[in-house]
Amino acid sequence: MEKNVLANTLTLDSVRESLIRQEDTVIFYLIERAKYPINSPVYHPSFAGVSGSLVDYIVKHTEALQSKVTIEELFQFTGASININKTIWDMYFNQLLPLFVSEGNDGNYVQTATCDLQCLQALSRRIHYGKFVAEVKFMDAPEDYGPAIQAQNRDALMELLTFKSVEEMVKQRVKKKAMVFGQEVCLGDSKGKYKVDPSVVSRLYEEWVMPLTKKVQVEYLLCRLD
Ligand SMILES: C=C(O[C@@H]1C=C(C(=O)O)C=C[C@H]1O)C(=O)O
Repeated sequence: MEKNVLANTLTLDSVRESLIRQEDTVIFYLIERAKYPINSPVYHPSFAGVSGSLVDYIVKHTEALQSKVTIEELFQFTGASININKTIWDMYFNQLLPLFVSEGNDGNYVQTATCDLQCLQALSRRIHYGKFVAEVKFMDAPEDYGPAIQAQNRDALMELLTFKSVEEMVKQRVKKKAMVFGQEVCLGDSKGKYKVDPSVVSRLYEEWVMPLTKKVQVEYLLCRLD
């Protein structure tokens, strides 16, 4: 199969390094979103002056503009287009958001929706990066992955691509990053107050980000030999 040039320069180490750097991006955007309370009018199905909710409107129009200058397809190695953005969207708004923003309404609706978009894009990019992870894992051991792909055996693929010790490190590192990046900085003693609860960040990774990244990996591998 024709390989994207990118695939030849990727290694498991370089892919993991990118995932580690992306943790910073995800956490900084969560911290930015936490600056505002929930601001529920942003999610109301009809917002004055726009069709649909404000967040739908901002996401749709910003992405339309961004897609004019980026070619996301560059990130795909096969014709299979794996896209779990619907799942990420539901997870973010229904489960994650209430865990790290305060109640209330401060009127900063456009800023709030913009922060949501940035969080969603950072999470989506991180999770869909599973395609790269899967490709390097396959290239490193086609003799292991090949039979499981031919048998379309999801469980076997999941087992092959899972590294529990790496997952444990990710969880601990993102918690530590949330503490370092999100601490209140003051000149006297710091009171250990965080802008985003570090345990919410490790839970985000444990319950959603890593399982979804692995789901993307499995879906990618299932059609790797098509
Ligand atoms: C991303 C990888 O694959 C799996 C998913 C992980 C993640 O999403 O962080 C971590 C370890 C693996 O179980 C990897 O091996 O680095």
